[in-house]
Amino acid sequence: MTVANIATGREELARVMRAATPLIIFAAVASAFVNLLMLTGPLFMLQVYDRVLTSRSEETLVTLTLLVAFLFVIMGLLDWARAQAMARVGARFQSCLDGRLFDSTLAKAVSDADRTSGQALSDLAAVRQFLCAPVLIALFDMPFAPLFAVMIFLFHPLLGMVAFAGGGILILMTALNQWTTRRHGAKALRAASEAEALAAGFLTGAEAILGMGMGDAARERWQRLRRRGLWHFIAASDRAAALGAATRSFRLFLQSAMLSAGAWLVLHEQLSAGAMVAASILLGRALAPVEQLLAGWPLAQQALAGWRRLARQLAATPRRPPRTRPPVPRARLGVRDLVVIPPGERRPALSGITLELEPGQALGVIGPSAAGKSTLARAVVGLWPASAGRIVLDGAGLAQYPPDALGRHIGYLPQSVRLFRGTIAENIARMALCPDPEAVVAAARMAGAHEMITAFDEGYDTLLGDESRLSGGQRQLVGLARALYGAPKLLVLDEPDANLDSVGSARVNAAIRAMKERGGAVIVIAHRPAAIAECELLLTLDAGRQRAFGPRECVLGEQVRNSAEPRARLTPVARP
Ligand SMILES: Nc1ncnc2c1ncn2[C@@H]1O[C@H](COP(=O)(O)OP(=O)(O)OP(=O)(O)O)[C@@H](O)[C@H]1O
Repeated sequence: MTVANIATGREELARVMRAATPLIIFAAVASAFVNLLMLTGPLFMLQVYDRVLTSRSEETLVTLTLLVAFLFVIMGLLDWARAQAMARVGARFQSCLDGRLFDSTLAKAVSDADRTSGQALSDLAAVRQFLCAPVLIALFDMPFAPLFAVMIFLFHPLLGMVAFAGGGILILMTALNQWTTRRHGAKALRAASEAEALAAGFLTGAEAILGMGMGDAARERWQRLRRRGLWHFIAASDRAAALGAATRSFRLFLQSAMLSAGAWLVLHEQLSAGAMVAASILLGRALAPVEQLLAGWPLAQQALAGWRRLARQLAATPRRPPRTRPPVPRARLGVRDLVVIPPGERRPALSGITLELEPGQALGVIGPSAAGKSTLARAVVGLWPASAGRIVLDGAGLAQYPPDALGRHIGYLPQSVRLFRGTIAENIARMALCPDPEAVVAAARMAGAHEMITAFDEGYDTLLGDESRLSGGQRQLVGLARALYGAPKLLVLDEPDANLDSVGSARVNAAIRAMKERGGAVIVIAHRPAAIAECELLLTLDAGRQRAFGPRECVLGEQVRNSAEPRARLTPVARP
């Protein structure tokens, strides 16, 4: 991805942050007042030591105490208000990006070779957490640290020099801490997320792992990553702890040093006792944000890395501009000179594909493994874009349809069916919030799944929290019903009978017949001859290229002739 592209992601994030500008300004202004009110303590100290104790005026003491109590209440309220404002900045940031990132993550999951897009949702949480964290508030307080140092300077230049020199050393130590822990911190995070991804994969395939005695190997691989992560974590945390301890000790020493310098000046009658104590308190206030920054630095680092990854992901999945929806299409599919390159690959998995499908027709796609059959299915349903050539549905290119609208016109049964947490009815209704019960039952009947579903105690309301409740064949039928839900115009079935017996296969064929009768078009990817029984058209693929396309009998006849004459060239059959 180019820098310019990433910049569009950064700009999108910045735009979301800009929407929270009034809240951030409020927090900054509140911080200014909080920091000014922080002077209350030192000034009170100054007054008590230098005025009350010398004048012995109880009246002044009471007045000062009441005033101080009032100012501290105001300070507390402002401190609370700025924390509330920043919590809302974080919450708003997350809620503005939640939906966009969910869409982007889904889009990336089918188009991304490394499949790490799930990271984006935790990155969003990390940035939100940082926006509400004390470390960010410390950043607001930071600009006031020099102001406090200048005030100390006004008490006496020697104290000012102690404050500036000490503060400078502390900032250097903080930077050193950041620098020495960054590399290990990043490696620990990377190992942790790799281990998480590996474990997620293993959990999905738990049956294969336990069934084939792969448990030890799987655990060892996962533990290796975890150990690597722990090693880097310990290395980073040892360094951070050493520098953190040194910084804390130095900060405490600095306050004592300030008192010593102050006491020396008092002994030489160059400073009052009140100023001595006030300077020490002011120093504490000036250094507090530095220490808070130090403590919250890992969170800041995580948020910064998350921000970069979010920008990259948003840039890689730009928002599609709103489109004028083409009308509901007829089931006319045209594919011309199609070339498809799978995500992350350089070589096409499919090239030179040209076919046409009319309403009421079914096309069978056959060919050996890795011929590109599933790739064609993914391209036709709009999951993988055409690298060259065109796919048109009723004359309009697929890109003209907003993705959800296109999805409603297409029913897709992928090679491996995944059902989601919810009832069977919700799954058939494609997880719609308000499923249409009649359409659910109609789709289930068409898929031949109705009797199977009603045989469950809870029928359509059977919860599929755990997919293992359904057999492979049952899952396939529910998947087929989901594909048929909402009367799509085009049905794409990728090996629909892979897990079905002959009765199940007959049900699939009946569904294909019904689709054709109502004027829909069907593409069936098949390995078994029974699956193409309802297909009048046949496309044969081999090593990503179209070998033949035409009426089924012609293509099959041609295949038989070619296998009888192995040297003969395969010639495309004329289009019907
Ligand atoms: N997600 C992917 N990323 C990269 N390459 C892929 C991906 N999916 C498939 N391919 C490649 O595309 C080519 C065609 O694969 P495809 O799944 O379309 O074959 P197929 O004909 O459906 O095979 P099968 O009958 O075994 O399911 C293969 O070389 C495969 O390696």
